[in-house]
Amino acid sequence: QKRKKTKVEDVPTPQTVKRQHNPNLPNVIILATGGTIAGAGESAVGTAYTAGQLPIESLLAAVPEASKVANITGEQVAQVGSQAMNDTVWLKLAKRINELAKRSDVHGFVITHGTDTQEETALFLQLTVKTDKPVVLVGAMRSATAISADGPKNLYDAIVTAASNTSKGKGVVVCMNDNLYSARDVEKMNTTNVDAFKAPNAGPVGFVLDGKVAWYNMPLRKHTLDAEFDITNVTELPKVDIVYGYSNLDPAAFNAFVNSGSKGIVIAGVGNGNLYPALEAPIKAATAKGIAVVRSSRVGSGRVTLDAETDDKGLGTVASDEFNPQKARVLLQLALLKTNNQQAIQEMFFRY
Ligand SMILES: NC(=O)CC[C@H](N)C(=O)O
Repeated sequence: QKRKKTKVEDVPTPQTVKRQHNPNLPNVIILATGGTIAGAGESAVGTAYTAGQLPIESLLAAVPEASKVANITGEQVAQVGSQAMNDTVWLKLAKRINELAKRSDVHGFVITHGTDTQEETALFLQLTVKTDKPVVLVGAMRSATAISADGPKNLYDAIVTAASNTSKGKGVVVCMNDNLYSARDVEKMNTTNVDAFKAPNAGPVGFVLDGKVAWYNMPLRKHTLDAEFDITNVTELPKVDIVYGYSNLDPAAFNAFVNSGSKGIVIAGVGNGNLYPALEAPIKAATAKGIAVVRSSRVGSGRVTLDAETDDKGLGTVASDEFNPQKARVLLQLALLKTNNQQAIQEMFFRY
């Protein structure tokens, strides 16, 4: 089997998969989107494979133990490598969770997802799902056809987490390699290793061992039911782009985004979100026109602080706090549904 290109456009109509029902077990819904967890390759020992090939039923077939933990219903929401994830699928996922969460017989959700952009989808759901029911994202670093595939164990752990009574009110979490991470803090930090996910500023919030979940740490920032974003009637998200910082930076990329109609721009700045001087005048001009500019950092951990080395007041910029550039982009897209006011957006970056 040769590697095929994943397509964004086709988000298929949900196919429902039902398994036998045990009235003594909680009902968990799996919403599948693709990724390595559903990946298949020619070789069991290589890293070449196509993400998002296997349907949800094949994933579940590899974890028969899951049927002792929960009644599982599956829906295929998308079938893509998560490099092809987009706003349409995010909105579709969040709306579907909000709809299903109203049902009293639904206990929790598992979202199977590629790992490349798992952190962005997790944060989007953390800020837009209106439920205290568990929402657990899960992926894999080795394809389903690889030796020591990690998907089945990760999926089992995610189902255990979504089925547990202790998981209520914890916000959206990512379950990878025995650990649970808050959607706010989790980042993919290794391109190929099974131990790819970390929350560099906060650490994991819990772990799953021997089919049991243990929680020991929670972010105090607002999420899910306490978040102010309502996507019920939203059909598209504001265009927000990212500009990478480096020495000798050419502001052409920033200016191109301004000219292409971006409503917001996140700078993956150097160090504490600092800017190459050639960016300052274009940023000032952009914020004066009402384009929101957020300073994040390319560093990968730590905070970007307000008015430290960079004059946020003078430039009209917002400091991203702990959000890395790709996550700052998600929050800014949601913030721009409500306001483009610098102060109001800054407060959101400190609230979530
Ligand atoms: N480990 C993975 O899931 C990577 C596969 C693919 N690029 C994706 O993100 O879906």
